[in-house]
Formats: sequence, structure tokens, C-alpha cells
Amino acid sequence: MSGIFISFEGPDGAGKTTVIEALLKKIATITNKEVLVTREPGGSEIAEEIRQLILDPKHTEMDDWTEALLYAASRRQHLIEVIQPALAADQIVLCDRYVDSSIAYQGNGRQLGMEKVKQLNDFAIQGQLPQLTLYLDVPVEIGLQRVKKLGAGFDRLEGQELAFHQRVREAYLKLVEENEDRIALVDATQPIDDVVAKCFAKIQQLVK
Ligand SMILES: Nc1ncnc2c1ncn2[C@@H]1O[C@H](COP(=O)(O)OP(=O)(O)OP(=O)(O)O)[C@@H](O)[C@H]1O
Ligand SMILES: Cc1cn([C@H]2C[C@H](O)[C@@H](COP(=O)(O)O)O2)c(=O)[nH]c1=O
Repeated sequence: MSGIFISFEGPDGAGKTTVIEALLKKIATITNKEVLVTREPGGSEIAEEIRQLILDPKHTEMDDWTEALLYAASRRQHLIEVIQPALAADQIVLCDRYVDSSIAYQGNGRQLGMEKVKQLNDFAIQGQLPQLTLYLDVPVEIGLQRVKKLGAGFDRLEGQELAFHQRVREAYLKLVEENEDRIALVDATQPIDDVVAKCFAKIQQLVK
């Protein structure tokens, strides 16, 4: 695979989508490589259908392991159908969430165990990790407040209790500590231009 795979992570409302959009233009100034923006869960027709199933607030009866398996299944489909072909075509892939989301949300948020959820996903991704993961760190109250302000309501995951979101953030901070060669923490409470500049600096180091 000759492309570059970059994922973006963070609690809900950290600013991933906004940052990725801003980075698109900036990346075009430093490389001729095509840039593909995609997201999880989703990014392909089948994976988007799984997304609807998982995030629908009316699916209150969904078992936690079923949820973890559905995220892993949508990841597998997206990886095979979208990410790997783009990398093979020498593109830069900017992915809004990837495997660290499952380890944080299902592993620690749902308390299924970070290592167990990692193992489940090892099967799905077969070693395909991003070269760089930009973790946008924000206190969960601030992130959820930002989502609330958008006015579209909460999906099934966003609608979980505060303690769930706090466990998610704790897990991310642990992942940053354990994977400092891959995951870079960016303070996402800063003004958006500063957050974008910090992310861009990290990407420049990789793309040059
Ligand atoms: N650094 C920032 N400062 C203030 N507001 C921000 C910042 N970053 C993003 N926002 C605002 O927060 C809201 C949520 O941002 P965005 O949708 O990019 O977050 P996200 O991480 O993609 O969320 P989700 O996890 O729910 O997909 C948007 O209204 C965006 O303009
Ligand atoms: C990939 C992935 C995501 N989640 C959660 C995180 C969010 O609450 C939603 C996705 O919605 P977004 O607004 O597009 O960020 O799903 C998760 O729990 N596990 C995962 O693997």
C-alpha cells in the first residue's frame, strides 16, 4: 500500500468533521496526491446501512456485544471496499473515526474491556492501522454542548449518560499514552484555526 492513512478521533463534538474539512484545502497545497475523506461507521453503502442500525435511538434493546460486532463489521466492509483501494491508488485517506473509537466507546464506555474489543477488531482490520491518528481532546461536557447546539438531537451513542462519555475520554487518553508513536493529542478546546494548524503540522511531517 503506498498511500497515507490518517484517522481522527475524539469524544462527540470534539470537532473532527470541521477540522477534516479545513485540512482538505491545506493538504492540497503540499501534495499532488488525491485526498479521500471518509467516515466510520459508514463510508460505503453497506457500512452506512449498518450505521443507521447502530445509531438509531429507538434501538434501545441492542446488546453491547452486538453493537461492538456491528461496528467491527461496518469497519471491515469500509476497509475492504474504500480504504484499501484508495491506499493502493496512492491516495491520502482522512478517516473520521476508526478502530480506536471501538476500543474507547465499546471497550471502556460500554465496559466490555479495551483489550477484548481490540482483539475483536484485530480480526476485522488484519493489521491495517493508520500511520497517524489525530486525537482531538475535549472535556465531554464541552463536546456534548457543541453537539446540542447543532440542534439535530442526540443519536443513540451521544444520548448515553455523562459517565459513559467520561469513560470514553479516559480510554482515549490511555490509548494516547500507549501509542505515542501513532496517536498525537491535540487540544480541541482551542479556537478552531489553532486546532487545524496543529493537525496540519503533524500531517506535514508525514506527507513531506
Ligand atoms: N475548536 C472549536 N471551538 C469551538 N467550536 C468548535 C470547535 N471545533 C468544532 N466546533 C463546533 O462544534 C460543533 C461540532 O463539531 P464537529 O461536528 O466538527 O464535531 P465532531 O467531532 O465531528 O462531532 P461528532 O463526534 O458528533 O461527529 C460544530 O458546530 C463546530 O463548528
Ligand atoms: C466508529 C465508532 C463510533 N462510535 C460512536 C461514536 C459516535 O458517538 C458515533 C458515530 O457518530 P459520529 O457523529 O459520526 O462521530 O458512534 C462507536 O461507539 N464505536 C465506533 O467504533
